Amino acid sequence: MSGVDAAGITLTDLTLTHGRRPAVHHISGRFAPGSLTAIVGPNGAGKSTLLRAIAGLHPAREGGLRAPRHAIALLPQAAALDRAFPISCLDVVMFGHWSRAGAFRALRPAEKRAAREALSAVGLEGFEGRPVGSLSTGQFQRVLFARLLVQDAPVILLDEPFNAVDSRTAADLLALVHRWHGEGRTILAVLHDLELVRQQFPRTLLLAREPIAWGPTAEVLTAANRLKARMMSEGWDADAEACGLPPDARSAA
Ligand SMILES: Nc1ncnc2c1ncn2[C@@H]1O[C@H](COP(=O)(O)OP(=O)(O)OP(=O)(O)O)[C@@H](O)[C@H]1O
Repeated sequence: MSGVDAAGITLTDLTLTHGRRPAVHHISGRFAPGSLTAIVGPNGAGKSTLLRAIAGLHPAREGGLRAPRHAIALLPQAAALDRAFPISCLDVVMFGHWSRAGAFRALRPAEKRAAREALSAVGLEGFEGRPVGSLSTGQFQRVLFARLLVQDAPVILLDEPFNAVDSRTAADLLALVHRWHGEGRTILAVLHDLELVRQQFPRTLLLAREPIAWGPTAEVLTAANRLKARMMSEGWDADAEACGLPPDARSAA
């Protein structure tokens, strides 16, 4: 892995919108290189939109976002993925090489070997030829973690990585997250299980479209901050526009 030192992410008064509606409003701060941060908040708080923007998949409406785009691997929410496509576990893992190899170069034997080893590392030895459509939710999540292993990226973004998996799978995947953290990678994970966050994640960003708190987990996940996040979320006007939008953006949406 290279580029760990450059693996920080800086947000400067960043606003992200879907059409004219703000998903994330005026957030500033920095994910330091090598940090392990949980992103938590109510449904619709903007967590996935923020991850996608950091990965370069969603444009900034206002403000600044500095991130090493070439060095980022994203695990999307499982619900966002279509598993009906007839593709094997090994092929899904091999996709992890393509960000470096390019889509049109034949993969080398060493890369194929690395993909097999990654499947084995997530406990799926012998699953190489299995179609992903035949896997359980937890097995599929293991395949996606194997793909992250071959991507070998300095920055790893995880969107609800332990959602709908059993406790054994969650523990195995969490061990990988800690291994990556120990290797100095920068890791951001969207999570809903606050107990898990308290126990396993040193830093937390609490988001309710606007940032409520960001820092050491114990200082962020106070009862007062959680109440504030809930009230912000419940009080949010779904039709409100992002402030500062130019008139043409308002009328275009
Ligand atoms: N493709 C889209 N088009 C329009 N609005 C969207 C789109 N995706 C998300 N939104 C809206 O943007 C807001 C933030 O959504 P986002 O998915 O980022 O929140 P989240 O915190 O990840 O939510 P959850 O915890 O439910 O996954 C929500 O109001 C959502 O309805």
